[in-house]
Amino acid sequence: MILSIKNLLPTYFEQQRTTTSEIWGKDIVFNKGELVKIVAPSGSGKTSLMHFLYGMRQQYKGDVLYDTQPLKKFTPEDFARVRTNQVSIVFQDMKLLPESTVLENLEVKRQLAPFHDGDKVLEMARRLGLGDKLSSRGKTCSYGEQQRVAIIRSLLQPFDYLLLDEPFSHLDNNNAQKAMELIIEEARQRNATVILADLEKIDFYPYTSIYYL
Ligand SMILES: Nc1ncnc2c1ncn2[C@@H]1O[C@H](COP(=O)(O)OP(=O)(O)OP(=O)(O)O)[C@@H](O)[C@H]1O
Repeated sequence: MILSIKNLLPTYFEQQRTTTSEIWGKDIVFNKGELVKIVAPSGSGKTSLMHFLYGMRQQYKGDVLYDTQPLKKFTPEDFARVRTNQVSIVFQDMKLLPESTVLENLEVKRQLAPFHDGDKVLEMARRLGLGDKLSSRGKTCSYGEQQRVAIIRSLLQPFDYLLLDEPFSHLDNNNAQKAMELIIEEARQRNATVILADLEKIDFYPYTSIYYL
């Protein structure tokens, strides 16, 4: 699957934004295997963009296309299919199941479309320092722990595109770098494209293309 945008602009932004932005109002194809960096100052529409690309909101002019199909024509079943197999996301607000344990949060995702076996979940959790948190409830985890769980969860399914909305905002550099290494490894295994939007340029992201939102 190939993700592209055509003349995309939130309905709540002035047309004038298209003159300063490298994303809004432009036609862009995000090619297979690219590591895309989107530098997005607060208020530039980073979360809007990620929600549009994932098909969660459609308050925009122009189009988001998966292959040649505009998301505006997708049915709920189409979205369920692509989100299980083709597009994965780490939300800015993580969206863990608060009453479920860390392991349950991860297993629920993994079992929908197993890309890895259960042992890999444990290995990833240990690698990101969550080995002793597996039986803690989502709501009792710190924001940094929740963010690491959300990152691992996003890597347990097949995907062609991985959307990351400020994925390291609650992590120290050491944890962020470990998470980044895991993300890149998993993306390479799938020959997938990573689209990472953040407030600033992260030094340790080996991006292949960069856009200023
Ligand atoms: N549904 C909406 N209707 C009207 N305005 C909106 C809507 N959604 C977002 N906005 C506005 O658009 C702007 C961008 O919002 P968005 O959440 O995409 O920003 P962001 O770049 O992710 O910001 P931050 O980095 O601070 O989270 C904000 O000024 C916000 O108030």
